[in-house]
Amino acid sequence: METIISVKDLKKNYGKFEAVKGISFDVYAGEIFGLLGPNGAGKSTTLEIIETLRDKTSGKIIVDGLDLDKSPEKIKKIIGVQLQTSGFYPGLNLLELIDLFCGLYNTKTDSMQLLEMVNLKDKAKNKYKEMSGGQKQRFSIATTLINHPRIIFLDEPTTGLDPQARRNLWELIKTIRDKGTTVIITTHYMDEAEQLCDRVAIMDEGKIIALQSPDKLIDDLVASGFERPKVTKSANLEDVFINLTGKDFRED
Ligand SMILES: Nc1ncnc2c1ncn2[C@@H]1O[C@H](COP(=O)(O)OP(=O)(O)OP(=O)(O)O)[C@@H](O)[C@H]1O
Repeated sequence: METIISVKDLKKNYGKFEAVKGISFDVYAGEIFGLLGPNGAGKSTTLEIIETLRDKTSGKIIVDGLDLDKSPEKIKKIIGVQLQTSGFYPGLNLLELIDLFCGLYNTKTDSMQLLEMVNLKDKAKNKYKEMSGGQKQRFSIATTLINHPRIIFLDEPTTGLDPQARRNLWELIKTIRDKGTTVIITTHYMDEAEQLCDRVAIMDEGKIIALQSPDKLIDDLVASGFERPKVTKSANLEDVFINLTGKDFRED
C-alpha cells in the first residue's frame, strides 16, 4: 500500500486553544479516506493545513513525497480542493468557468469530457446560477479535477442534497477513485461514510480516537457486546422515498 499523505504529530493552536492535539495518520494512494467527527473536532483545520491553506503549530506532513514545509507550491499543483459552491461567478456559464480555472491553474483540459463525467454536458452553456443544488455540487467536484490532481479534498460534498442527488454524487466520487485519484472527504452523514469510505478516521476534541475501515469498526463494536435497540422495520422512510421516486439518475 503506497502512502500518499503522511501526517505525524500534527498540532494546531489558535492562541491558547489547542484545536489539533498531536495527530498522526497515513492516507493510502487510491483510497477514499473519511475524516469524521462532531462540530469543532478539528477536521477542517487539519484538512486546510494539508491543503497548504493554513499554518500548523508543529508536526510533519509529507504529501506525495513532498515536505509541506519545503515544497508547499509543488503540493498545490498535485491537489484539488473543492470550493464552496458560493465561490463561483454566478453569471458565467460552465464552459466559461472551466476556462477561468484553466487560466488560474495554467493548464488545459477537455471541458466537454469533464462535464460528461459529472453528467452536465447538456448544461455546458447554462449559467452557473441556473444549476440546481446537486448540479452545482457535481460541477464543483469537476473543478477539483481540472489540474489533473493526484489527491482531491471534498468538504461535506453532499450537505443539503436530496437522497437521489447524494447517491449520484457517491457514484461520481467512487468513479473518480476508481480512475486513480485519492479522495479525502469530510462528512457528518454516517451512511455516506459507510457507503463511500475505504477507511475513516474519527476525530474528537482535536484527537483521532479511531482509524479503520467502516466494516472493521462496526465488527469491533459488535464483538465488544454492543447491541442495537431492536430493529422493528426492515425499511425506512428513505427507502420509501427512493422506491417511489426512482433510483436512476435524474435531473436533480
Ligand atoms: N481561525 C480560528 N481562530 C480561533 N479558533 C478557531 C479558528 N478556526 C477554528 N477554530 C476552533 O478550532 C476548533 C476546530 O475547528 P474546525 O473548524 O477545525 O472543526 P471541524 O471539525 O471542522 O468542525 P465542523 O464539523 O463544525 O466543520 C473549533 O473549536 C473552532 O472554534
